[in-house]
Amino acid sequence: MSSDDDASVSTEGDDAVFSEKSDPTDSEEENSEESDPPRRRKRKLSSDESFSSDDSYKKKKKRKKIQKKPAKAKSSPRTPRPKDVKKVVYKEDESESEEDEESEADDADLLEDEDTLMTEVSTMQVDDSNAETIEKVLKHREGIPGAIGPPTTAYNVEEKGDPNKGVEDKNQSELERQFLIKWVGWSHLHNTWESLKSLNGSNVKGIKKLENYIKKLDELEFWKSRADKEYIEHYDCEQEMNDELLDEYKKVERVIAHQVSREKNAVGEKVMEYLIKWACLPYSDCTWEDEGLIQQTFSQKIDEYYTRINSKTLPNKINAGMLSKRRPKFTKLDEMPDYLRPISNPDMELRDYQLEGLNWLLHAWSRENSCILADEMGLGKTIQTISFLSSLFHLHDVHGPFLIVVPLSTMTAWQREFELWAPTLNAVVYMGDVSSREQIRNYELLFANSRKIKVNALLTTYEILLKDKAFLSGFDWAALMVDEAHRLKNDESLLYQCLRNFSTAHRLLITGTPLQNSLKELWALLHFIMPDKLIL
Ligand SMILES: Nc1ncnc2c1ncn2[C@@H]1O[C@H](COP(=O)(O)OP(=O)(O)OP(=O)(O)O)[C@@H](O)[C@H]1O
Repeated sequence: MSSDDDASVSTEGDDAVFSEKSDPTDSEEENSEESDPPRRRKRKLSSDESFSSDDSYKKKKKRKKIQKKPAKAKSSPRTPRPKDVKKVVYKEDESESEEDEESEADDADLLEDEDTLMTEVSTMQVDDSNAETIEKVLKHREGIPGAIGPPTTAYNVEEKGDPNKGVEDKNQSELERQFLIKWVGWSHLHNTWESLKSLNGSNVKGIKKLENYIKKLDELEFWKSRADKEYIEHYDCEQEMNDELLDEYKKVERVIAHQVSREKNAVGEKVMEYLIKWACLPYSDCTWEDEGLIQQTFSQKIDEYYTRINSKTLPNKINAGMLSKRRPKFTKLDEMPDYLRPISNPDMELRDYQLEGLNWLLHAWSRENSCILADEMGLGKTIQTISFLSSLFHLHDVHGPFLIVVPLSTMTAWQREFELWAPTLNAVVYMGDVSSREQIRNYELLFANSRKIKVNALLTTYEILLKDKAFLSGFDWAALMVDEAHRLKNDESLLYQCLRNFSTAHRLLITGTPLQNSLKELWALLHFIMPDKLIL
């Protein structure tokens, strides 16, 4: 075992608890999944009006008054909207300041650099009036006049049909230009198509964004009239990719909290609402959505959420190996165990050498030896590592918490392989800007009003690890995995210095190149996994 002696190990009860006292979330204990609404509430539908597909546009142009579930509509006061909504990008900003704030001036510069037609808004103030605000103009089309407003949200189109249906059969002269609008405080699910006339004639804020979009559109059309065909094709290709991404933004990745809605349904019953993490968007873009809306297409995600919160396989100290308990004897796996068989693709098998690798990892663990997995590139070190963690979970009741530190570039692959090979483990990716990480800590990582950890595996990057080392070093990790671990070859590096003091019961370094230049580098890796046995 390579647990460092000087690491702070909490001995409070048997549960895996967070023991760092300077945690920035210390003041956030009021956040509760079941009772306390979170501070950041994004757009929420009011239920004081219902949508009827045969209403005239004039009547229904106030999108906010459209009910997702018309049958359940009932009067209730409008939910207050956020004062300050920040748009962030799901990537790490190397130069992120502690507050991670960007000035509007910076955003304006960024806008100039945008080579797509999307108009980006990073920070915007929303006043208390009921006017909706344009956050972004996403794209445009030539549509059937009147095919705008609430009937054009994704869920209304799905439920009641597309008002723009049959547009292909119309002449150009019969059509009007329409713009797809992302509204401040509302998820992409509530995007609507709007026309210039409808927006200008209504009480909508942020019209300047539309003007900018139109200006850029004119420039684009001028450019297209002169550019080479291949450049135009390249541009169109990019637009297609943007469209695909927009579709992803409307997909639920995870439900992360629930609460009883302040609104009631048509028969006066209380209904639930869920906090949604949207696919390909950061946690800071999570929004509360009505149960009915999410049930429509993503009921499985709600089921998965309840399975997670009712899970009996949560990390605790006894089985995490933090207490001095002898590890079980190694028993060789002769074939791939069923718990590893991917449900979505049951024909997938661990390759022979991967099964051998898994046995080797389990053997080392049972002997309390941390180790280095040094297969060559592409041989499936990720899958072997995940199989190892899943085996600890299923065979030895070690439910984590496992900390997996990986390069940003491989994060998506790790996430994918976890879903495929270890779906029972609750694995959460801890990255993004300050606000996203705060959301993850509040909703995904820790139980409300407690310091107990509720994920089995936490994936993060080197950069985030360094930023949040005070927080992350406060846990007793059942195992620490470092991918591309040759980054630890220099024992004076920040990463090395940061991780060496983490409290871990087991360490696994993953690298295709454990020996790059000198033996000293290998020695540094060995010292990292066995600091007591191999002295630097
Ligand atoms: N048993 C398997 N069945 C199906 N696909 C596999 C299997 N093992 C590996 N792969 C695939 O092979 C590819 C490489 O695997 P992986 O990324 O785990 O390798 P690696 O050793 O971690 O690579 P690198 O050193 O580049 O990080 C991945 O796309 C993975 O899905």
